[in-house]
Amino acid sequence: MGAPQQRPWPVEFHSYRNDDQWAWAIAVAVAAALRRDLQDPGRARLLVSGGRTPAPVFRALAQAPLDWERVDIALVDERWLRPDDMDSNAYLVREHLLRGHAAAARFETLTRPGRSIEAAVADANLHARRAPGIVLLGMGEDGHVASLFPYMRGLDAALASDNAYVAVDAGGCPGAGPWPRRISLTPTGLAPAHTRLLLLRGQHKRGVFERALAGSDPRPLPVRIAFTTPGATLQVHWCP
Ligand SMILES: O=C(O)[C@H](O)[C@@H](O)[C@H](O)[C@H](O)COP(=O)(O)O
Repeated sequence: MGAPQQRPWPVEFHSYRNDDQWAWAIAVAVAAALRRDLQDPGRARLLVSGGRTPAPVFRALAQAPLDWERVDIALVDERWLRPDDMDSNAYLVREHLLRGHAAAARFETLTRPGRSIEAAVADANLHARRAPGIVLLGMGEDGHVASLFPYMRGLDAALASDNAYVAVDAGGCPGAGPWPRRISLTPTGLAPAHTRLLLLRGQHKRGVFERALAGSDPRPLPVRIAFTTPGATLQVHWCP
């Protein structure tokens, strides 16, 4: 692991030689944060991202012997798909995280068959009244974070929202792939977390993130909210 470097933003950058070290180091950091939260009575709350990147981290984290029965797992964002759709982030969490010890955790999906996107967002905002302790973020190759895409229609409103979650229409944003309708965490939803991690893999994403650090406008690179939103230091974990 490389030594964390100092940046003008509250960011710690950790780099690893390979994806195995990367996944285990992140899992150990998240498990330690959960263990600290579980020292208090009540429940711990963990928000996780989807996409392809976090799967190995989820598999490592699922092996941590914690009191998972007192852990709520919820999503940073979701594509407007049924939670059993193989392209949904809920499916990824079920397949890779809710295994082994972590199978005992309580999982809140953002979508449910038969519910409108407005009702789903209202529910998510209700759940979000319980602040997340730990948030695992990912970043797209285009610098999107959660489901906040560069120059997306409605991006300004999402960034300024007082709500933790909003419905988004990312139509026309190539990074959204075939799923333009989504539900996304906002800076308001991110702010209360005491532990904020960004999981990055590959040289391209490292370059995008370095560019992000050179400015503060979230419209071209929404990942900037990960370090400009007041609150916890952003811990970036990168491997090639
Ligand atoms: O639903 C989604 O698309 C994600 O939650 C998203 O925000 C993800 O974190 C990035 O797109 C990175 O995705 P990859 O890990 O697949 O590059």
